[in-house]
Amino acid sequence: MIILRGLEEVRERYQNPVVTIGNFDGVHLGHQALFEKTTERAKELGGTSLAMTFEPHPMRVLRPAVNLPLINTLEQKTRLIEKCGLDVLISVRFDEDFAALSADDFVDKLLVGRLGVSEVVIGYDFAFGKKGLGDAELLRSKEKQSHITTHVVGPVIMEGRPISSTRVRQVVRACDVKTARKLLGRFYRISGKVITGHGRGGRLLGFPTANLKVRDELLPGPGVYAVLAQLESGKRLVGVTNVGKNPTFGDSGLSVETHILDFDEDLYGQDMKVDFVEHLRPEKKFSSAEELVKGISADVAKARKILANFLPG
Ligand SMILES: Cc1cc2nc3c(=O)[nH]c(=O)nc-3n(C[C@H](O)[C@H](O)[C@H](O)COP(=O)(O)O)c2cc1C
Ligand SMILES: Nc1ncnc2c1ncn2[C@@H]1O[C@H](COP(=O)(O)OP(=O)(O)O)[C@@H](O)[C@H]1O
Repeated sequence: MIILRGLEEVRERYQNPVVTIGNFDGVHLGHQALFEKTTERAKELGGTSLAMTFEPHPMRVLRPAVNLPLINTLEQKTRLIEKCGLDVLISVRFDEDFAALSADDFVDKLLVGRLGVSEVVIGYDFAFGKKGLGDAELLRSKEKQSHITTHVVGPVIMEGRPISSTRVRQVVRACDVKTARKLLGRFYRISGKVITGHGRGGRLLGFPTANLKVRDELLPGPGVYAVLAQLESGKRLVGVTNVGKNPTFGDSGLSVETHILDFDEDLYGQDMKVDFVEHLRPEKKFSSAEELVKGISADVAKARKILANFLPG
């Protein structure tokens, strides 16, 4: 996949471009349906499939106070879109100037003028252009003049309701990683470098935990989870992850820490990926370290059963 950071990097005229436009945070099954339609149409036209997304997320620019936690970093989103088979990804820099572009200009100057788009694929509720006034109806009304055929996809329904990034955020925050998996078509994943924690896990408790460096990404709600961990080497292992503030030791900052089952290696500095399989229980303030050890032992036993099907080998 060719990755272009900004419209300035578009230097060639693509063959019959079929473009899908969206924020695509999460690359959930609804987004995947758009990518499928886009690659399918590009194939039929012998053209190029393009995804156009915005960076930073428009909500971060237009409503910074909301401080929307994102499901994916641009890096993760890029890799996920690549897996969907797109030829080109353009991440358009979203700033006040871009936000001021009218919906008509978005079509005339950008889609027609800059990209020479043949067909466009958008989600049923997608809005673009100044104040979000551009939509499927506007694209259709301009078809004769723009010579762009419009395809509207979705909604993709899961358990009676449309799949959306907002719904993914809600279920992840509510610890419901099982539903998140259904909406995403894959496990909910957090990745980051392994950093040092408080030095209690191995020495005091007998359960060393690899603590992940996290930034402002969306984290599953506080609690204990059965997980699959993937190391830098690509090796996959089963584990238990605690997302929380370790109240047993007097609340510290929020941490995401994983004890890997049947494993004893130094992981500091490695990039680790954690896939959330199932929520086991809320985080609690135990009366002593011994009680916490009993709690963690029970978590490990439960996780072992749940993850038996995923054990390598
Ligand atoms: C499976 C698992 C469950 C945990 N559950 C709790 C809990 O309910 N309450 C709590 O205070 N800490 C819990 N912890 C976190 C421990 O307090 C933490 O691992 C320990 O303080 C070590 O922290 P460190 O890695 O920063 O040294 C849990 C850890 C794991 C691995
Ligand atoms: N089974 C395991 N699961 C997770 N980390 C392990 C395991 N075995 C060894 N380690 C190593 O031990 C470190 C965690 O030890 P711990 O005593 O919890 O200290 P810290 O407070 O620095 O996290 C991990 O970062 C990793 O390098």
